[in-house]
This record gives sequence, C-alpha cells and structure tokens, in this order.
Amino acid sequence: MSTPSTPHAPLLSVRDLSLSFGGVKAIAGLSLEVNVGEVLAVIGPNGAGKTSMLNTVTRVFDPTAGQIVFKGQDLTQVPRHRIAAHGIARTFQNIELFEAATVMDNLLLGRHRFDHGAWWQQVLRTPAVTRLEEEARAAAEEVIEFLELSPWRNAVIAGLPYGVRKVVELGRALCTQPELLFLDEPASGLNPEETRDLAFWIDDIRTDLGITVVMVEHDMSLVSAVADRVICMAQGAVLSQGTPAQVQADPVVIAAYLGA
Ligand SMILES: Nc1ncnc2c1ncn2[C@@H]1O[C@H](COP(=O)(O)OP(=O)(O)OP(=O)(O)O)[C@@H](O)[C@H]1O
Repeated sequence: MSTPSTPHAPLLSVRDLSLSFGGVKAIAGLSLEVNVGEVLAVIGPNGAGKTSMLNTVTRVFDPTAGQIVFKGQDLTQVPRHRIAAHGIARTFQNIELFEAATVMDNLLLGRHRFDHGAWWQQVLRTPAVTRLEEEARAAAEEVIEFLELSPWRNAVIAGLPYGVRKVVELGRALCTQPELLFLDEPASGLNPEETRDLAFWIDDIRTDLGITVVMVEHDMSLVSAVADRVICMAQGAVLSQGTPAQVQADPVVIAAYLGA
C-alpha cells in the first residue's frame, strides 16, 4: 500500500534487510537511506554484499527479511519487471546489451516501460502507438546528445570499444527517465580518461537531469570526485558512512580492507 512521502523523507529506505544463499549471509541486517538528489557511493571489500544489496533493491533477489521503501512504497511487493515503471533504473557489473543491435535500438529498449498499448493497438499501429514511438525516439535522441553518442548512433554494439558500450548501457538506463539510478561498478574496465569523463556525466546526471544516483564502486578516484556521501559495507551490513574523506580515514574501514 502506497503512502505519501514527506518533503524531507529519504527517497529510499532499506530497513533490516537480509539475504541468504543457503548458509551464506550475503546481507545481514542492512539499513541505509538514500536522500533525494544525492550521489551515494557504496564501497567495501570483496564479498561485502554490495552487489547483493543492489540486486535485492532492484528486485532481482527476494530478501530473506526486511523492508525496501521507495517514495513510501514497499518495493518487496513490486515484481522485478515493474521496477522501471516505479522510476528505478540500473546498470550491470557485466554490461548487458543486445550485441547484434545498434546503439539506437538498445536505447529504444530502455523505453519499454512506456509501452502501455494493447497488442491490437501495436498491430493496427493506432495513433497512440505512433505517438509513443515518436516520444521514445525523441527521448533516445536526447540521451544520445547528452552522452555524446551521436558518432555511434547506428553502430552495432558488438563492434564497439568497451568504454563506449559502458556509456550506451548508462544511456539505456537514462532512457527510462528514472528518479533513482543504480550503477554497479561503472568505472570497472575504464581507463583513467574514461573514468574522468564518467565523473562529469554522473555529476551532470544529478545536476542537469535531477536523478539521484547510487553507485557501487571500487575506484576511489571516481568516488572522491562525485560522491556526496559514502557508505562502506562489510559482512552484509553498514560498517561506516560519511563524506568520502571521512570514510576513507575511518580506522574500521582501513581494517576491513586490510583484512579482506
Ligand atoms: N548468487 C549467489 N549465490 C551464492 N552466493 C552468492 C551469490 N551472490 C553472492 N553470493 C555471496 O554473497 C556474499 C556477498 O557477495 P556480493 O557479490 O554481494 O559482494 P560484493 O561486495 O558485491 O563483492 P565484490 O566487490 O567482489 O563484487 C559473498 O560471500 C558471495 O560469495
């Protein structure tokens, strides 16, 4: 049941979340909040539960216990295929694009959440379907311009450099026009120059598009450049949180990385 959110309520609240795989506790009583308009980085040693958190919040996994409240609504009651319609988008640690399709086609797939027409409307190509297609193309063109993807608009994904594919995946997530965007290790596999570009884009996504960003990231140069706040996870729970500088200097964080 949806309840109205107050102006100061967090955009997302994760409360006492747990997730187990057999005997392995990937998430163990995790509680955190994401505020409207912030860039939040989630760091932590390997196996800390960062990707499990992201997968649970985006409904890939059902939590063993706990609540995930987005704009007053409990997401645990929302099926995975409806997450985008609620205004949440994500990218993946291993890029997930349609390799044989063009950049434009992949971006248009990001618009799928807006396909509300019945099958007969699609077959008869009613004015409503034509309008949706025009809106989808216009939104994709905006993203192409925003991310400077025009040189690759009609290129097939399989032939593109890794760094460009990562930008296309980001673009596909933006095409859903989310309020909350999760990025899973966006800098992995990028060179320092590409990582610097990514930092500018993340900042523009927040500032110009007004999208709240949560990124799971190991690259502290990117985290320090764009994150307003950092949460360090260890053993499936929050170990430390604060500004990038505070968290990096926290002795418990240093000990967790040394022990990893
Ligand atoms: N699908 C799965 N099946 C079984 N165990 C899993 C699965 N996914 C994660 N785990 C386990 O859950 C724990 C948390 O893993 P997770 O991948 O969430 O950590 P992480 O912080 O994202 O690590 P990394 O930084 O290495 O990506 C680990 O012990 C991992 O082995």
